[in-house]
Amino acid sequence: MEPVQPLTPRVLCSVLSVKSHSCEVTLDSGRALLSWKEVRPRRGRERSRAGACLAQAFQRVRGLTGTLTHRLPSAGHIVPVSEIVSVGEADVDEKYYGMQWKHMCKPHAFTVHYVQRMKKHRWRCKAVTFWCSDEQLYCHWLQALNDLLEQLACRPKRLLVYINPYGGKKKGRQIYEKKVAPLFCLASITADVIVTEYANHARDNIYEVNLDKYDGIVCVGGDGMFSEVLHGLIGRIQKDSDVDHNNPKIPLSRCYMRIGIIPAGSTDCVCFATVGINDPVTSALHIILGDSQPLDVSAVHNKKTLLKYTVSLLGYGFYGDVLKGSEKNRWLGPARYDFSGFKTFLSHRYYEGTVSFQPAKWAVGSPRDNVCCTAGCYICRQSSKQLEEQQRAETYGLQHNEQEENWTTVKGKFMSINIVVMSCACPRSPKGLSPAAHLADGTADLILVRKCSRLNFLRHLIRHTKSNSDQFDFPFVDVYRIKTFQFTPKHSEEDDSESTDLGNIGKKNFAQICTDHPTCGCSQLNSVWNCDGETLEQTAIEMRVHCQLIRLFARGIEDSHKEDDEMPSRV
Ligand SMILES: CCCCCCCCCCCCC/C=C/[C@@H](O)[C@H](COP(=O)(O)O)NC(C)=O
Ligand SMILES: Nc1ncnc2c1ncn2[C@@H]1O[C@H](COP(=O)(O)OP(=O)(O)O)[C@@H](O)[C@H]1O
Ligand SMILES: [Ca+2]
Repeated sequence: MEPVQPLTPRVLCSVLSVKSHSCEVTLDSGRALLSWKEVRPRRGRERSRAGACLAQAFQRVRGLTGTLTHRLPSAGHIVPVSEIVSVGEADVDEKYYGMQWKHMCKPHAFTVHYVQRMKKHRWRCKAVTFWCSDEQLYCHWLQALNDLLEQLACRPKRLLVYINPYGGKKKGRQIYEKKVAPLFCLASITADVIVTEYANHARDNIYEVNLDKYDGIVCVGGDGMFSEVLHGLIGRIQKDSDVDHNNPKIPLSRCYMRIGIIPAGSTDCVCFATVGINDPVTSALHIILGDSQPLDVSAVHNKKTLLKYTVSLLGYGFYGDVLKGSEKNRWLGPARYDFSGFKTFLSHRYYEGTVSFQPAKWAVGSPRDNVCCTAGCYICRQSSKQLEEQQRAETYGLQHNEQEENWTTVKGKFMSINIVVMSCACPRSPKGLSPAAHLADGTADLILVRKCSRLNFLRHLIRHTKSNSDQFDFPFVDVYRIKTFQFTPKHSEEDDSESTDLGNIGKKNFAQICTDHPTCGCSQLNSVWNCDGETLEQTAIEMRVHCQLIRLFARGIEDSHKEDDEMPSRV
């Protein structure tokens, strides 16, 4: 089969075979697009129409932002080179030859593995094998494709992988070995794998490893496991750059080493909210392609001591009690949250305290504007830019320092106090606790749910599970976009220690419990903070958002128009 001369130096075009079909295969290095389309012997008029439709498709693809696998009319394919996982020599067995090869020597074949989008943000690794009789042409194609892949500097080559064998359904190891490792191998990624042996093993190990050897860190587990790696990496970077992270006001050094999350936990909301699904293969493909998604991180302090970082939920009251009640039932796996959630809902506790916060005045969006964070988010870009301008102005004293001003204070009785740095979308709550929260805008959303009836609280909760209802549309719910936050419980820790033993409670407190909690008579005056799935010891805390402190191997939630229906390829 004679090679078709390249149209221009940057476009390689040949007729190759895919299974028993002849295809016109084009590699446009300029646009970094690989396309192939079945060609059949045509009369003059039809051939020109086929050429025209290919050119038209290029126009459409070139005009589109972002990358996608675009189907040409009559089952052609266009794959951006940035979404090719690997290209390699292939064995083509007899069944593909068809009659035409019987009398000829063995053909030369190469296989292209590429990302195919399915429904609901699921990605799959698809393979297509091209073959031809001409060895020189085969080598030319293999070289041209690999040269383009080599130029993709964002792709990781060496990864450090931590597996939590204990989280979720305790399937972390199998998930990695069966679903992820084969894809890393296909993409020629080497991985140093550490299966953790105890809690915080990964966090402590990150302080010791030589990070320069790696292009990224991967955690196989849930939000708690991600939180461990997050603490290890941020702590290591601050230590290496001599930043005292115990000072709540100090700006932290950004971490440019990306973290990949292979979801194997119970909630997996960080993965779900940054990729759109908690599916190990989809996350592995985002890591292989070298995606990069900046992520805000909040630091939580108590009296000049760093307690924790959080990227998803910092929750007091309902979610704090749910987490506390679930810890002892870890043997139930993810179901422990449903069981504990039900019990917590029945207890119907509220907690008293004082909430203070500084609104994020520079923020472009608001928690109720229904503008969800998507890949390449405009609000994240604008808000973080305006935040940097404000910080620069404050640094040079051009603008009075707002640290001390415009605090808003709310005293009251709360069912729950939730601060979410991102939407917290997850399988249980597809739009998340705050659907319009952004991954990298430098703000967090504060959701205050004041004391209300069980029925109303249930209505508020149930709306989280529906994608078309507004969980903030209640008179007892307020939501704010903030940059800093403080909480002081009405009953300080000292009262708390007394409250554990009913006998010590003074007449006044007992009377108060009795009137305030007629049904449960509980002795609990304070809840606990749920910080990304780990409980905090202290209840009096302060929190500050650090804009885009870390990066993930993700790209945010892509618009759904890019999804291919799961259609069998016709070529
Ligand atoms: C009666 C109807 C109740 C509907 C409730 C709908 C809300 C669903 C809960 C959303 C929680 C999102 C915030 C996620 C926090 C995670 O970091 C944390 C820990 O996640 P992990 O278990 O480590 O993956 N999970 C929980 C439940 O606290
Ligand atoms: N080998 C281990 N043994 C016990 N606990 C561990 C181990 N590795 C990690 N952990 C801890 O398990 C907790 C839960 O991990 P995670 O992956 O979030 O599971 P889940 O989503 O079920 O909570 C985390 O706090 C993490 O620190
Ligand atoms: Ca944010």
